[in-house]
Amino acid sequence: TLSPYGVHQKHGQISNQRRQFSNTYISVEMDDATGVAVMKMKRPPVNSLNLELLTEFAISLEKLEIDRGCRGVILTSAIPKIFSAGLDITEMCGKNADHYGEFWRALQEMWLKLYGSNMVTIAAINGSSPAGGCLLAVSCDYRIMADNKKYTIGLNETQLGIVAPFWFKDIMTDTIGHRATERSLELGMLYSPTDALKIGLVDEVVAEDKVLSTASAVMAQWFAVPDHARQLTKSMMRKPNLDRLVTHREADIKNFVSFISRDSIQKSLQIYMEMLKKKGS
Ligand SMILES: CCCCCCCCC/C=C/C(=O)SCCNC(=O)CCNC(=O)[C@H](O)C(C)(C)COP(=O)(O)OP(=O)(O)OC[C@H]1O[C@@H](n2cnc3c(N)ncnc32)[C@H](O)[C@@H]1OP(=O)(O)O
Repeated sequence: TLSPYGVHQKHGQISNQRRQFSNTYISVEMDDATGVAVMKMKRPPVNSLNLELLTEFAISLEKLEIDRGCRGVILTSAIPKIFSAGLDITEMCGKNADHYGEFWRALQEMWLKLYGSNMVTIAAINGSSPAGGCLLAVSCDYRIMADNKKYTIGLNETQLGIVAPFWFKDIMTDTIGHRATERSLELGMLYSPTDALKIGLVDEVVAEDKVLSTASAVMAQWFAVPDHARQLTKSMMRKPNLDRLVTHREADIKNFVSFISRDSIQKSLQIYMEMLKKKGS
């Protein structure tokens, strides 16, 4: 039996069943009638990406990837006002080299799965999305951001005294172009939704309460294209970036571990964390 979108359903018939699975930090609601899964990050207070969240993220995506009923994923946040604060800075502070290596490998793994996914991936950015949060969004096929000037998105790593790795930079360049990426990364710029739209960092800005419904509508447009043709095209566009990380994966881990272990970098991160805490109190 074909679904309204022309794909065989897993059980051979159209069902209105919604399936849910939930881990500690990720919840997924799969709608068998549409073939769309909504994946929500839920790690209060700010969805910072720690080792466990990254691992759950990768496993959840893998589950959906092999689920024949699932053709698309909407990635969003269960936390109001925050999409994701990016990498959990405490994972990069005061730990040992083995931990840093394990953490970085988990980030790479999550990224290879998200950026390399055969499914249509849409980021429903319902809050702020700095650094690693921006990476998640830019790794999707399409980005919709809530219209609220308090929210920002961008790769602000240099503001923390750290540097966006080459694979963050590569997909940013593919999204907004070389010049905008160079300026944006060197200055560690964070953009309002309106400015992000202007430079093409997000594809649409909509009212906060329309972010998810817009994502569903966009998904239906992407589903109108035959899956195999869209998937081959996506793979053709993304393979060079994926291959580059796969080829240099171990060197990238080594580079991260030695960079983050430097006393000067540890100091920068500590100062940044203290600044965040002061601002909050
Ligand atoms: C050569 C190349 C080699 C490689 C070189 C290395 C490459 C590394 C790449 C790094 C990528 C990254 O993602 S680095 C991460 C960058 N992320 C950021 O800069 C985001 C910082 N956070 C913020 O701006 C804000 O928190 C924001 C997300 C907008 C939410 O603001 P709010 O006012 O709502 O909330 P806050 O009061 O600020 O935060 C609530 C609490 O969460 C904590 N918190 C906030 N963000 C956090 C975070 N990312 N990690 C941990 N904890 C965080 C705060 O300290 C508070 O803790 P309490 O006071 O205890 O409650």
